[in-house]
Amino acid sequence: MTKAIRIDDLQMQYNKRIVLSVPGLEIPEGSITGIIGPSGAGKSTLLRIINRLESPTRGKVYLHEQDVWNQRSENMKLQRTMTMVFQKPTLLDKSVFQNVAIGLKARNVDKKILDEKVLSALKTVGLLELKDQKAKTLSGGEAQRVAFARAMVLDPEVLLLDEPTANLDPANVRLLEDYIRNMNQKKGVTVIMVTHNLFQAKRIASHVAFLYEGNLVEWGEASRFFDAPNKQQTKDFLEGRIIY
Ligand SMILES: Nc1ncnc2c1ncn2[C@@H]1O[C@H](COP(=O)(O)OP(=O)(O)OP(=O)(O)O)[C@@H](O)[C@H]1O
Repeated sequence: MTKAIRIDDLQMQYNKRIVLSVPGLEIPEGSITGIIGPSGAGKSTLLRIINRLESPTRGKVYLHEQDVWNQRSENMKLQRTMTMVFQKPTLLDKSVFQNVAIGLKARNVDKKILDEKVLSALKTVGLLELKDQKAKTLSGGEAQRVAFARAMVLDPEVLLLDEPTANLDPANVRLLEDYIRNMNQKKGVTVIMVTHNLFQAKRIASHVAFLYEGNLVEWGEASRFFDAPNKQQTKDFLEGRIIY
């Protein structure tokens, strides 16, 4: 197994309270890894730390065996290969097209290539016809598809998703799950997805990590995890004895 991400002895404290403790975790390259656990378990904190939005109190995160906090230039380039989509998409008060183009513009991508990539991504998420519409006027499902297209055009190696389908209707949930699967299978993108939804994790995750009260209880291949969990806490969670 080649690993995309390796976490070593990670700890996060807020106001001296330990909210996350992950002694070790490996995210296999090309996997869809679901981060699951009840509310407040530390799932979003873990994702934010992986994406360098917050620095941990202790420990390290390695992307392709390079410390993500190392500021060397080749390392910074590597970090650009990670992209995150949040539960509530933050769209600018601009057109759908311009919202999708943002990351490419920041990278000074040639206009012709930019146009091609943005239009192709909008086609994939079924929003080509809305390309000139103001993003603020979109429905929740459409807005999340724009956020997804914005991540797609950057051709990330690692895609970080924080509850990307929460609050969406079943049809949009299906669409987004299809995009996630496609990016994973056709482009080999490693996906790390925080989800509350066990059914969703069962549907699309190849690997699962279970967090409970800030502790990484168990992780591994999804089929083994769901069929034969090792830990009593995992069994309790899967059987609904731990309240969300
Ligand atoms: N900036 C912060 N300052 C203080 N405490 C924080 C901060 N961010 C998160 N926490 C606390 O850390 C714990 C973990 O939060 P986190 O958002 O990672 O949980 P989660 O598993 O993603 O929860 P949910 O599923 O409800 O989103 C919570 O108790 C939360 O209150």
